[in-house]
Amino acid sequence: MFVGTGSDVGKSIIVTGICRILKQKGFAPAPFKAQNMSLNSYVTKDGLEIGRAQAVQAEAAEIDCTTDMNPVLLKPSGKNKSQVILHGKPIGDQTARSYFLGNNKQHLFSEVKKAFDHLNTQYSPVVLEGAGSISELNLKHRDIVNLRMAQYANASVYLIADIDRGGVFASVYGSIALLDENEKKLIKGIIINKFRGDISLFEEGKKLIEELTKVPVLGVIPYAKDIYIEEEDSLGLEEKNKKISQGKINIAVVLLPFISNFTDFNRLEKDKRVHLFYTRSKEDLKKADIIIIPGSKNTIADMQFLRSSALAQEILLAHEQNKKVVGICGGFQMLGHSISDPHNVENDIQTIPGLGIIPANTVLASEKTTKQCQFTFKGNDKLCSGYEIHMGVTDFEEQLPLNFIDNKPEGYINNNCWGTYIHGIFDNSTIVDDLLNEFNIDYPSEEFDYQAYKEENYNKLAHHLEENLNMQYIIENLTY
Ligand SMILES: NC(=O)CC[C@H](N)C(=O)O
Repeated sequence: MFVGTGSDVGKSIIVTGICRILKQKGFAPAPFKAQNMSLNSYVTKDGLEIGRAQAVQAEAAEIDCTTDMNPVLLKPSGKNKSQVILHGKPIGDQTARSYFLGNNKQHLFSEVKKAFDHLNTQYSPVVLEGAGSISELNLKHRDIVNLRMAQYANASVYLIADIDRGGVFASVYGSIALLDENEKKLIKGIIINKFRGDISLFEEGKKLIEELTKVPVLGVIPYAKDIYIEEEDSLGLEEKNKKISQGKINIAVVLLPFISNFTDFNRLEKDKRVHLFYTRSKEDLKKADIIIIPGSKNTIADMQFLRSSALAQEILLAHEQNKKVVGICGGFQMLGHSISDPHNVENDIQTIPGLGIIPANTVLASEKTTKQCQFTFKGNDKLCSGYEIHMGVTDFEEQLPLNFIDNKPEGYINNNCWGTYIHGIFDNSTIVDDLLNEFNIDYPSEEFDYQAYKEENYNKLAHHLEENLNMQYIIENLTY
């Protein structure tokens, strides 16, 4: 199990790389994180929802993802409130207080253990990931994702620290010192991550950590800016472009407070023709060539935000000027006439007008739609793929379909404005080329194969870790 001295120390990327290394060495690894908190989710082949990080790790392990890999997913949907997904299905909303302090953790832990046991019969080894810091003393006795899980799985535990943040000695030493004796025994190694500069300069630091903790340091991993692995959660958003640029096609993604599935735009962001940025600036929205309203975990609250920030006005103006305006999932719902939430699944507000660009009305239902799909786009024969995750059901006063899924119309298009429920739509070159083709930008003619690009980066990551980590030790300490 790979755990951290805190969040964002690089756990999920290291697990991704370890999955790829183990696969290359002939093992049959599978990732597992008991509980994830993220608004970037994915849908399994059997139509169930899990965190995207585990889907990415499964891809690195070259297997299909299943809900066993992430049995509990928390999706923040309001102030101190999350939708709780168990085994891929929502079981209701909970406040942070009742989730973390209530009594349901017992039940969730037994469900988590079931998922792990099932995964463990199919794959070997299961590579577990912890969450946040392992030393949250006030939450420890209700823990279902860190050392209690490691104890149950009898896992060898590796503690990851982020040296880029500073305080690495105190955080490693402190994290271990605060564990009880049984927990301490599980810690088999320390990994110092995100090192910038000459590693040999840290030789002494490494020895000091080993003396202090009596635990071996298995590697000091250099910061790798040139390896692309999808970000785990909205922390990743902080590192994204926020400003308009020149010389490329400027795509503005509206930075909604409850933005979900921003991974939808990773492929577009990598396109050499494009400068994609996340913004709340009216001026930059005005200058952008294309505006995208992304998915949202709380469509009504985010629609209110568009109005109060006057971004709604800017989007309407852009539309009147025939600029491309695209809505994905929650963003698609906002393009319509109205959004209603009669069962209060997301909000206390019953109904709110949308931007009114598309003649559609959305009602948030109590059943969630989660499915992978194959579709054709704008009458093009080529079969594309994506996935749907939404509570909303949208009815059209008159539908001008954008896509067809198994001969059924989906989404809406009218000239330069279109909307769809399909996430991952821009991972398909057909759609990207269509979006960009009217802009005059020089571009090398070879096609950008996103899948091949991701594969190349999993291998790069595996190589990078193998060069800097004592993998032999990790393999010798496998406990399955
Ligand atoms: N992923 C999304 O954008 C979901 C949109 C909206 N919150 C719904 O559930 O219908």
